[in-house]
Amino acid sequence: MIELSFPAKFRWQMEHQLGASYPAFIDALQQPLPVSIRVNPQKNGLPTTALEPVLWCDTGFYLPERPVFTLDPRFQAGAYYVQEASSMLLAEALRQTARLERPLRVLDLCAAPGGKSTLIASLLTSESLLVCNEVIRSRVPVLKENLEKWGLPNVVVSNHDPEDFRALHGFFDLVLVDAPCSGEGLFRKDPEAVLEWSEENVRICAARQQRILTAAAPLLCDDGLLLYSTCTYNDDENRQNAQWLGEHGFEYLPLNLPEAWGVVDKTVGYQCYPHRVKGEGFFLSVFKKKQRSSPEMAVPRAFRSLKPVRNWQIKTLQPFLQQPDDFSFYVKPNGDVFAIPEALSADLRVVDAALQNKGFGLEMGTFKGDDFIPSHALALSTAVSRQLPGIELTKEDAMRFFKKENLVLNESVKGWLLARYDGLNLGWLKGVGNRVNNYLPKEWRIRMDIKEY
Ligand SMILES: C[S@@+](CC[C@H](N)C(=O)[O-])C[C@H]1O[C@@H](n2cnc3c(N)ncnc32)[C@H](O)[C@@H]1O
Repeated sequence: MIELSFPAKFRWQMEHQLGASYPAFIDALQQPLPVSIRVNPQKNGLPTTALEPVLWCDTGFYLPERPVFTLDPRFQAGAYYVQEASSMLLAEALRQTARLERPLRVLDLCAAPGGKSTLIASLLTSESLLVCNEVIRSRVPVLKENLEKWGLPNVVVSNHDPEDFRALHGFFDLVLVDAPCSGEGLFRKDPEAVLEWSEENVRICAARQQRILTAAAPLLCDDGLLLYSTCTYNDDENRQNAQWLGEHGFEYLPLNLPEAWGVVDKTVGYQCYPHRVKGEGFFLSVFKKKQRSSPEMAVPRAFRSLKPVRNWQIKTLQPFLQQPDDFSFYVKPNGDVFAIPEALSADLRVVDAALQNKGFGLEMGTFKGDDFIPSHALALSTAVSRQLPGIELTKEDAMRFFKKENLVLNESVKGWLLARYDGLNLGWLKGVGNRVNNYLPKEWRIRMDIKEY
């Protein structure tokens, strides 16, 4: 009986919180986990008409069962992200409060592995800037990989403690604190979360969240929005910290959510419970900054360690992009070439000066003598030219591509080719006679045996 495997204090807390609906909550935790995905609107659409929609996110859908996502080339190409449905409530909260049609500066302060970052990225205009930060270094590569798959060039990935953002006080229109928490809402999905739960850990999480919110608050401009979310039901974390924001210069913004969605209004935020919402536990509240104190931000004239590329190199790079005039090209001291969106150049120079550990712009590739080696990120980017030569692979060959095997083609090809599946770019091949070399980065190689499929 799953109920008995929960800590007694947790059971007591939930009984107290839910009253008569506690048995329904426990029963829901014993049901199979719902599987949901969010499709990437900037990439080729998946056939979704037969799928059950997630009502609060127009790109979210439930799947009837859980496939082996790793073995789906469309997943590898960033056509969708596997995300638990309750947390997609963020889409509706942003739609109601954030005036997304304007260019915005957005910070996702606790971003790895990137579920909410990819959701936000797809809702912003192309002139908006999204900074995705993760403090734990070992979690940055997965964040970077997920954002590269998602393919949008207006994203910065950084690796900093929230307090390191001091030089960006007043800079952001919107900050999301999707805080590290006691994870009660993930007990069905992640049994480890049950083992880690203790009253002491709840206290540590609540205090940590307050420290993160304290660092996040000054980063907002006048009237900026602070979104605070967790995947727990715990009032010591959610309620206490939301109330604290209300007492420290923030106005709570209620949302208008249809009764039929089952989301519970907790007066300082909104809670999803698995017996009411088809998804896991998720808490979200939206606040608007009341103080008026935005400092003027000086814009540096140049990027710290990027130099413009040479003119002949620009001519080589431009044909790789669909709209090359929207970008300027720079090279790092290590030789990596980046395309920086013109519309974001000033904001990126500010971020570049303020943060030490970050990467931004679209990674184009490197020059080896006169030859240009395009990067994997460029193949997956929504900005890559649609006129480049490519080859549509069968599913078997697409999986061989992701196993990093060399493919044999019927015809002889020369030069760079985009490997495609279902019209989606998977990565680069280089034709040498009737063999093609596979340029998938080795760290992206699938280790799973494809015969299992
Ligand atoms: C709930 S997870 C974020 C999930 C992510 N937003 C998503 O949707 O995929 C919380 C994140 O906060 C990070 N974190 C842990 N301690 C932190 C701290 N003191 N300050 C900021 N972030 C922290 C964790 O490493 C973790 O990646």
